[in-house]
Amino acid sequence: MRNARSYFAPLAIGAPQPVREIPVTPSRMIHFFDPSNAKLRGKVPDMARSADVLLGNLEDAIAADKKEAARAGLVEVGREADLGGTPLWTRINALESPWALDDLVTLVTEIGSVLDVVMVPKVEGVEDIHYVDRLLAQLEARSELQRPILIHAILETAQGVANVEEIATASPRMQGISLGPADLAASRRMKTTRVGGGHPGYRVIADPSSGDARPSYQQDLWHYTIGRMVDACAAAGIFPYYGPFGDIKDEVGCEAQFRAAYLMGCVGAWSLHPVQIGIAKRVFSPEVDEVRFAKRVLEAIPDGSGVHMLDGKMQDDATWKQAKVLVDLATMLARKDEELAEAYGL
Ligand SMILES: CC(C)(COP(=O)(O)OP(=O)(O)OC[C@H]1O[C@@H](n2cnc3c(N)ncnc32)[C@H](O)[C@@H]1OP(=O)(O)O)[C@@H](O)C(=O)NCCC(=O)NCCSC(=O)C[C@H](O)C(=O)O
Ligand SMILES: [Mg+2]
Repeated sequence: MRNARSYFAPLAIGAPQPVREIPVTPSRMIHFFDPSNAKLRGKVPDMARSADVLLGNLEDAIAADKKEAARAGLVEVGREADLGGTPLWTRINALESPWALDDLVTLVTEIGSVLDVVMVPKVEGVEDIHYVDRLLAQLEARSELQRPILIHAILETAQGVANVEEIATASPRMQGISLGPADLAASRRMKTTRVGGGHPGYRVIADPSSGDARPSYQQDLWHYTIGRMVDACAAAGIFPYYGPFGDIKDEVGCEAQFRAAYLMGCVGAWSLHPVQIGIAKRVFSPEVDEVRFAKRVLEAIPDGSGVHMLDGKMQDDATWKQAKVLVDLATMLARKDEELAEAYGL
């Protein structure tokens, strides 16, 4: 573990200086595509126009015999595609796999200057981040990169959840953490075959009372993990994301799961299919009425102190901070999206 004095020192001679602040840019959806698929590679400029972040996936969902083609396809995208400023991320193969080392070596040396973030799957503890951290520094030095590539960890093993706070602060490269509900369910021996979302069997039931049916309500299987992940990320100054929602046809279920994560503090989710880009955009952009109310709170309490009434609701230093979270997010999104800027009045 690095001590406080050396935390921001480059890990290889000639590597770029680590960043002090993680860039705050729109990342309402991290859009996954298969770079081995030539047709999808051709759609990259369109995808980049509609998504906040584009991610070339090399890990699960890419068959073993397509791994090398996916890596080469991503190199082609990085070299040739017009991304119009949309950040390019990748999800490398798991560190225990035969492909992870070549993923990192090839991508950093071939397209490191256009690669913003490396998503690392199945992170179990700080040792996984430290390994990638040092290797990235060596490769950045070799490639004479001018800015460091950031790391995003996926929380998808029980051990990873147990170590989430340490993972979040393992390196100044840490950009954020995503929930990986499918692998996590398997690791925990949860009894579900779904990729994220709820389950009709996970519910609370009202006490019996004579003659009445007992109402029961479905609960969120991911509440605990998202809560821990959000706290670990917020405490470390990095960003939490809900991961994938695998039932592509269930747009209502996807929207509900994304919204629960948004309300708990997540800044975005993964989109696996074009239809989920629109859902994430809707959910992870604050509601117009909320933003307009939050602006009124900031205007009503210019110095952020004291107690005030607004539409019958008490406002004080704490609600001022809540309002600031919403207005800051809306302002950042409005810079990218003219329609939102107009709707928010920003
Ligand atoms: C899920 C899919 C396999 C569905 O694909 P498909 O059956 O082709 O869907 P459609 O027929 O509805 O497609 C309509 C058109 O949209 C294009 N398309 C589909 N997906 C994408 C995409 N991701 N980006 C861009 N364009 C896309 C199709 O090509 C069709 O186009 P056209 O033919 O011109 O009309 C597929 O969506 C898919 O593979 N998605 C990505 C899956 C993925 O990345 N999975 C891994 C992440 S989740 C995970 O790993 C679990 C996690 O780690 C955990 O542990 O929880
Ligand atoms: Mg997974």
